[in-house]
Amino acid sequence: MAMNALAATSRNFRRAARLLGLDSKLEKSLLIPFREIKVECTIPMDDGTLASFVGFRVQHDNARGPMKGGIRYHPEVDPDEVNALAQLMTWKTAVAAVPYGGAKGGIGCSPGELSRSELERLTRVFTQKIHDLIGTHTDVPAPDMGTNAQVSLAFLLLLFVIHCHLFVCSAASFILDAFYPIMTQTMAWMLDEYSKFHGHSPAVVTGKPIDLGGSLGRDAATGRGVMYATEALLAEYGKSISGSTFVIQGFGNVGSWAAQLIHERGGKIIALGDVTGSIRNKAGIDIPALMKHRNDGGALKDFHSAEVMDSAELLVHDCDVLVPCALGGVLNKDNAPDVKAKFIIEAANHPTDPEADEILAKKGVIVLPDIYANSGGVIVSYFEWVQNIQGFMWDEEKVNNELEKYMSSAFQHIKAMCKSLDCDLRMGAFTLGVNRVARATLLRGWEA
Ligand SMILES: NC(=O)C1=CN([C@@H]2O[C@H](COP(=O)(O)OP(=O)(O)OC[C@H]3O[C@@H](n4cnc5c(N)ncnc54)[C@H](OP(=O)(O)O)[C@@H]3O)[C@@H](O)[C@H]2O)C=CC1
Ligand SMILES: O=C(O)CCC(=O)C(=O)O
Repeated sequence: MAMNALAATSRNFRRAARLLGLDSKLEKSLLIPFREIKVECTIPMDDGTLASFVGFRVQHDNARGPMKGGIRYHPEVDPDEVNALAQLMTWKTAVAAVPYGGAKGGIGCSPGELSRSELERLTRVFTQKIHDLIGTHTDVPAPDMGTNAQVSLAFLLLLFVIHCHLFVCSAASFILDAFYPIMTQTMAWMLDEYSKFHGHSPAVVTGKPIDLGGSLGRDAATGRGVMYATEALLAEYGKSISGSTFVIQGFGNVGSWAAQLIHERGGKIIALGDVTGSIRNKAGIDIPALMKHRNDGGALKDFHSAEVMDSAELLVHDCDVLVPCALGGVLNKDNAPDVKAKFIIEAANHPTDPEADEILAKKGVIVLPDIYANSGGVIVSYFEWVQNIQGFMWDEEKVNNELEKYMSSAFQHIKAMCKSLDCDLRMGAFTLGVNRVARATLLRGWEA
């Protein structure tokens, strides 16, 4: 069973604070969130009934800049989970050296069971309830689980039909380009609703469709960052992506981009799973073919050139590198003893409990922590925010090159912390992030 997310995150923070010798009053102050918002969102459903959902935004810390973090739509969203995720964002933005603090939001709902218009109403009501507490220079939301490319199967099929229809009419194909950004719709609705109160404000959310000021490369950024992080870690051990086997849990925004980029670099992805099921192929799954299958509306488990496997086996499947890209707490004291991977790249947020960490360390498994491994998303969100403020758009090559520089620099700084404090990569990353936030807090005049 997984530990409570907030207890797990706070335990890692406290260990880092002790390693740094942080003043105990500052330690306590850094742990307590700046502001916790809980709102009731009641919307009319398509069948005429009313439904109520609970929305959260936890603003954890703003010592280093505006608070930053995604909005999650998932049935398991609860206050402790959002609190933990907000705290992780504070350390993550500091590790990445982007000038932000940390926040996270979420609504307890099942986005796959809501229609497009119900999702729109929910997003707009949530934005109405929090609009005066977010802003370009205070708190900048972004996508997370359930708020990226969440479109219904019917909508995907509609896009496919339009695609086939427009294919014969090339003059109209630009209309299709205008349709695809609908897949980053949640942030577009948030931007539109916020702008009704405050005027057009593109930098109030990131992860937007390109037509509304989104950045080229943001959609792939978290997965691309995962790939850069994996390359950097494997190189430390004289290995490379091309000679390694991978297992990936989650095939949404992060998992599918990580899979495509790892596959492009010659990595062999031998098993993959999402909420509907898991598949494996010893010879390596053909990721471009799987992407086509999925984009045509196919479920993972129906992919023709792989065999279906038990999802409970996915995380303990034999491989070189395990990449969890879905929920938190999936690696815990129950399954950690059976993990066979040599490396774990935490593309998801807090996939590994501290109890599992201890077990994995004893087994010699190297864990690359979330606050570094998945920071590519917030790094490119920062680039998007900068472009919006400058009113100037970067090309994709510049975005990707800058992302690689930020990821590489953060890795070097984490390694330096590990060396000077004689600690593992998680504590290297935590001490780096916590120290930067503590320094900023003290410089601003914090007194006990
Ligand atoms: N999006 C971003 O930029 C960032 C995301 N992250 C983190 O990465 C993780 C994934 O986020 P993201 O890709 O954006 O989310 P998405 O909603 O795009 O995808 C989530 C994926 O996880 C799968 N999933 C959900 N529950 C389970 C389960 N119980 N077992 C197996 N698979 C499951 C989903 O399956 P299905 O599609 O079938 O529902 C889907 O494939 C989260 O932890 C998030 O916080 C971190 C940094 C940035
Ligand atoms: O892009 C962002 O601002 C935040 C992404 C996020 O929520 C995360 O890194 O967990």
